[in-house]
Amino acid sequence: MIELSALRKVYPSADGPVVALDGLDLTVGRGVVHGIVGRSGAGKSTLIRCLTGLEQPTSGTVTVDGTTLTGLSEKQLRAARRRMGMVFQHVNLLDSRTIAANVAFPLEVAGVPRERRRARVAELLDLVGLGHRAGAYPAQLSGGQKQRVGIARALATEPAVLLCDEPTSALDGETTRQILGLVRDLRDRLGITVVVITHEPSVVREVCDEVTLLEHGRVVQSGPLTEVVTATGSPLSRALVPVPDLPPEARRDLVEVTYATDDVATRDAFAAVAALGDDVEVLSATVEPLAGRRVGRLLVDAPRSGTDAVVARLRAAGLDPVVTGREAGGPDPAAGRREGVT
Ligand SMILES: Nc1ncnc2c1ncn2[C@@H]1O[C@H](COP(=O)(O)OP(=O)(O)OP(=O)(O)O)[C@@H](O)[C@H]1O
Repeated sequence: MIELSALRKVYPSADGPVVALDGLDLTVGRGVVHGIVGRSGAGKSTLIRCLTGLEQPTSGTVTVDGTTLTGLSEKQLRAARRRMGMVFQHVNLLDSRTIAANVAFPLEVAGVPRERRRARVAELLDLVGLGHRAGAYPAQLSGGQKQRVGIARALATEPAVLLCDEPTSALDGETTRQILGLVRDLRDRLGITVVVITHEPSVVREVCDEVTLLEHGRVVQSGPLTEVVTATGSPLSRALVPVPDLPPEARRDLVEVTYATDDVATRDAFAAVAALGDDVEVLSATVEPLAGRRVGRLLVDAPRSGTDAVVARLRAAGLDPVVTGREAGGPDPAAGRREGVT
């Protein structure tokens, strides 16, 4: 559905060229919700602008729904953009229009006749749960309701792809969950492909099937959510299921392991640790829902027998542990929960 190949974008600047995207390859299949995360300056916005054709890449290609955007005329680009809906952090509705008229706006621009427009707007507002507020004005809506209108408007031209740029950053926790629930529901009902740019790990955990971590315009890690999270010690694993806060006395080499509970049962992971005897202590154990599966993480201390014995035992149980801690060059376990990938 979306294919980025050797995508490179270099901006000229007074201090010399800035490489925003550096040979990026990425494929997102139809009906998938794909998250893009990365620190500020990693290239996320540039990626979105190249995806929508607002920015021409320096080299490489962008293909969306079978159309290669590079080298298209302005008119062809406009047509291609109609196949993409955009949802932003701030919705930007026209205050003087009712929400129905706001949703109708892209249909007017596309020249859809009035009767068809009316039917489609009613359908779209029902889809986002706002059928009963068609005559309201933006000022009468909550932030979450405005974002629903934004989503309905983005879906008006029946796009194949929905691009969401920090869609919930301005919303509270409960409203965020509702909006993300709506996005998943739309994907299920419409089969639409969704790309979500976010700096919030909770958004990725809640809505994404797959995730890509960008750094300096390059893909550092990418894959299905449970796969990247169970790659113990990998950057996305740490960002999405953060290492817990530990007391200062635990600041030494520890063994960390992350697993999908349908691959290894938590009781088997615990049994493997227990078999090591009294010396070994579980410092933290969590099991969290993730992408429709459950992911467990254990942090184990072995002050006397050392980490090698623990690693060997866990490997024998089918787990994939890593040694973490300051000496191992991993994250400082005492640094606390690292909420955020930016
Ligand atoms: N128009 C421009 N001219 C020059 N440099 C630019 C331009 N747009 C972006 N850049 C640079 O390209 C790099 C990537 O920027 P980009 O905005 O894509 O990052 P980002 O991941 O979206 O960051 P943020 O999360 O802060 O929005 C940065 O170094 C930025 O300074």
